[in-house]
Amino acid sequence: MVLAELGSKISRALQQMSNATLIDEAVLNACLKEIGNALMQADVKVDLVIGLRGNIKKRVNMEEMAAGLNKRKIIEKAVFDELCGLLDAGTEGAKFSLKKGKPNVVMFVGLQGSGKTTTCTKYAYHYKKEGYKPALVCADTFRAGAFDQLKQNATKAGCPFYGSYTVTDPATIAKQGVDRFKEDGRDLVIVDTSGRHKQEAALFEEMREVSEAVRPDLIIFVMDGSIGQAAYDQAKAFKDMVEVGAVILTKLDGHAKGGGALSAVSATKSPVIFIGTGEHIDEFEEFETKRFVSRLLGKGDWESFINKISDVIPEDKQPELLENIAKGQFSMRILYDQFQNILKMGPMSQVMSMIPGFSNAIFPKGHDKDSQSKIKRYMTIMDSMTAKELDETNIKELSKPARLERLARGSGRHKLEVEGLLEEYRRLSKVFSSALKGMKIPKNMKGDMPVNPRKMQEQLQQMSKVLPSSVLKQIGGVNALQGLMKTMGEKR
Ligand SMILES: Nc1nc2c(ncn2[C@@H]2O[C@H](COP(=O)(O)OP(=O)(O)OP(=O)(O)O)[C@@H](O)[C@H]2O)c(=O)[nH]1
Repeated sequence: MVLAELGSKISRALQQMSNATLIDEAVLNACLKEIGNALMQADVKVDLVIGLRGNIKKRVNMEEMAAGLNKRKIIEKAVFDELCGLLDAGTEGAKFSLKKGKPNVVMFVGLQGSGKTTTCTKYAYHYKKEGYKPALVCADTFRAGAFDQLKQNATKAGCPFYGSYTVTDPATIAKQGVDRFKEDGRDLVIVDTSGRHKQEAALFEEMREVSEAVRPDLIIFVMDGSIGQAAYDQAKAFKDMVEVGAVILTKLDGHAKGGGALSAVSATKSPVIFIGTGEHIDEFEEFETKRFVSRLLGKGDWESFINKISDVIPEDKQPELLENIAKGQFSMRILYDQFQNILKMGPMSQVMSMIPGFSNAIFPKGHDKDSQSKIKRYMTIMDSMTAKELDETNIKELSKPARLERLARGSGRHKLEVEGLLEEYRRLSKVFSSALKGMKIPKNMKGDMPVNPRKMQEQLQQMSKVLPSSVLKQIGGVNALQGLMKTMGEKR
């Protein structure tokens, strides 16, 4: 069962429980049984599922629960927390964080084909964007072509690389590479090691030797997220052999089963720090348990939208931004920032499910690459706009034929495409302004957003009018939209 399906099954079980007139022991048991089945179908290890059910039952003691308490909320919260617990299970100590300006050495380990080399590059690229100076070392002398692959990837990420076609000892190459880049003042040296088809003594011995040679600050275990039940044993074998400090799960794209890998995390007692969601260099997401579970349960839409804004806009500017949108001042620049953020976040159809209002026309399901290129083309057109045009909230001037022509020429795109962008802008401007119209944005976004039920009802009606029906359906209808708006209110 793919992750999205797992999420909707759990949500459905919770919904069915909520629909019951009286929530008693039997209703809770039925709900937990369904959740357990869904987790097992997604390949989560059976004893973890049993543990999770037991913990929820311990927390939700029906007999002792005072009448009048909102049982539904308490159960939902327990399920949410336990799912988070499953992913955080046994994580030891504090998460390692890179130290700017110091030579951080990070070594990658994992089985062949797990996506190690691809992930090294994604990791380098991610930190390069954060201002680090990464470099890549290929210590894989086992697979012919490994160095060429790393070279190609490193070039894509714009990072220097080190490797050899002749030296056969991986520990020697690793040490040479790390020393060289340390001398060069690189502050993030990433060592890619070789994999084997299965866990075998030679692989582990080699890993240990490389580790002793370069003395890494962090060892990251890369695991193919779609491998199912075998994940637990694989993770444990690696953890027993080297000091794994963090995990990256790859191939958690839309179609991956994922449950096995997620439960395997408990075997490593190390936090998942990123997940890979595609082959492309920026199909890589920082992993945050609560956010992941929220999204899994379909609660992420509005929250992620607000979080997305947080990603691109400095914290002190956020209330101002929301206030401007609420006043109908949705500028081209805001749209540009949103596009940029979407591109950072990975496959379009996944992101699409998080953001209210983006149309299917721009993100058709199953055409992620096309959608990405379309957004990039739109951004190229926006790059030809003046600063004034980007900050303008009225696009009358931009829509004039002469200006359309000029933008098309300036960006090397067809006039029809410029028109398409303006059309998308108009529609989104309407959606966002309507969603936030009249909403009081607190000066301090971390504070609670006051929720006025009548105001919310009005906003809800406006929203459901402007949202394309397909988007509304995807969110789960008007009721779900109401829930999401509440969550958004509670969240902030
Ligand atoms: N769909 C998808 N494919 C991925 C992801 N990460 C890696 N891949 C693909 O998985 C395949 C194997 O990736 P590599 O990076 O070569 O794997 P490796 O672990 O370095 O393999 P060895 O060097 O042989 O040990 C490649 O085709 C990658 O493009 C991901 O997150 N999603």
